[in-house]
Amino acid sequence: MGSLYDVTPTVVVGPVSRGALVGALTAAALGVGFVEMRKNQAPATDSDRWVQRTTAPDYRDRHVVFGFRRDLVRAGDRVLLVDDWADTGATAVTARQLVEDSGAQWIGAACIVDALTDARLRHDLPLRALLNVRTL
Ligand SMILES: O=P(O)(O)OC[C@H]1O[C@H](OP(=O)(O)OP(=O)(O)O)[C@H](O)[C@@H]1O
Repeated sequence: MGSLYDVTPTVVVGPVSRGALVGALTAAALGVGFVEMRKNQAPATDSDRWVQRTTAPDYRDRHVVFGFRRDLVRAGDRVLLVDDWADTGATAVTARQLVEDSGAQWIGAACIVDALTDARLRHDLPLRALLNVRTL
């Protein structure tokens, strides 16, 4: 997954839950940091230290609130999203917004399976994958 892009990340972000598993393994293989992008994080006393964004409708037509602690991704970081699957791309688009909110450099989204329903996102995100859903 880490070799899908020429740029080496300093941080891998993985959305819970399957993306966090694949992302943590990718970060370990690359020897870089890992940040879990949490879903519907309950309000907490330190909520001001979190960056959060709500997705457009995902493949289940849900609006999911994703976020991570603000200090885990910093200006100067190069961030790669790793996930198992992309469908609407809503999760990846939201990850990009969170990374840019943090002032870090977005590299792109690396997935095991590309099942994007909106082909433009493949270029715009950009998104690269090990497999395309049509080959499964
Ligand atoms: O492109 P999208 O429409 O945003 O969908 C892709 C996301 O959906 C799946 O996660 P899911 O929400 O099923 O969570 P899970 O890993 O906890 O099952 C998958 O792991 C991606 O994170």
